Amino acid sequence: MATGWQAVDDYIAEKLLGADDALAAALANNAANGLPPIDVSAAQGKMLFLLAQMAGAKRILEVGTLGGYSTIWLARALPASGTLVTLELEPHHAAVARENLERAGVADKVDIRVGPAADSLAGIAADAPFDLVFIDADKQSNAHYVAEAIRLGRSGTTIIVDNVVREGGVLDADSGDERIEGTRALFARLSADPRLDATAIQTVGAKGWDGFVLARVR
Ligand SMILES: C[S@@+](CC[C@H](N)C(=O)[O-])C[C@H]1O[C@@H](n2cnc3c(N)ncnc32)[C@H](O)[C@@H]1O
Ligand SMILES: [Mg+2]
Repeated sequence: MATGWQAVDDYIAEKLLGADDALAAALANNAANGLPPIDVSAAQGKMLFLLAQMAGAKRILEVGTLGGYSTIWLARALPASGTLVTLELEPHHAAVARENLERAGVADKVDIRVGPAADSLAGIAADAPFDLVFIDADKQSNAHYVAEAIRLGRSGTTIIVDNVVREGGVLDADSGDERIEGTRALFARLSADPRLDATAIQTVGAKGWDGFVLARVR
């Protein structure tokens, strides 16, 4: 039996999220295809869904698709005419995500672009402005991705950046871990950029001790 943070996440999922065949099938398909289990948790996925609905998002941008677990949550928050562009480096991850999005019934709203996100972002202006941007890819590029989210957003755009606490590793100024260096560069950018209001929330749960940035373009 699960204990501690995992058990509480299970309790939250049971009480507030309910059974979800498409999401369960997506995680099973990811595992069967060798994708790492680094998707957001169910509770975090529901939070993304709620944030997108609260923002009234019609155009969503995601950086880091993996198998499309978070993509499904976000796409479900869109109105019938809404669209989601998600960027993924690995063709294999994108192929698995396509299967999962089809099974979840949201594939018609989602455009997966395969390649380095920095390259995809450079050519994405026609799909902008985005109402909500979820950043969850290579952490060393987070400061750049936030700058791109601002460029491709508008006043009021919601920006969420995942995994910014890293079990407290964010405090280590001498870390040789480029993911931590990238996270610290992200915080430096956030603290210096007058175009954003931002906070960061620490989280515990099925994914351990981590956290996310929540920001709004002024
Ligand atoms: C943490 S996973 C995404 C999880 C997903 N958002 C979810 O919660 O279900 C990060 C993904 O970013 C992809 N990635 C890594 N570097 C990238 C890059 N430079 N451009 C685009 N995607 C990248 C990885 O291949 C991986 O699939
Ligand atoms: Mg993440």
